Amino acid sequence: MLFAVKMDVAIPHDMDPDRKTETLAKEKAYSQDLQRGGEWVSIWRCAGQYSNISIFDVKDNERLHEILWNLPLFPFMTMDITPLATHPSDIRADQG
Ligand SMILES: O=C(O)CC1=CCC(=O)O1
Repeated sequence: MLFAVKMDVAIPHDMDPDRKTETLAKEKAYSQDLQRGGEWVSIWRCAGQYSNISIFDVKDNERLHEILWNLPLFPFMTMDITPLATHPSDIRADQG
């Protein structure tokens, strides 16, 4: 199942700098592990915003929830989640 997730990040300005550095490093490692595993298909920075749009390919809603809930930055994010369906004009969908 494919999902587009927009993550808006709002880290408190008074967060301890060492905690912030550690949390960002954990976030990167967590994301990159899931990218290598194929469930986190892509991640894009939204230009001019502390936000990303990511594509996930997961087996069900529970797995998506588990991934998002365990993001180190989860307490500092708001998310907008869109389930994706094949578009009838997608040239890749015509093949095969
Ligand atoms: O968009 C961000 O910076 C938050 C984030 C999610 C995964 C990651 O590595 O950073």
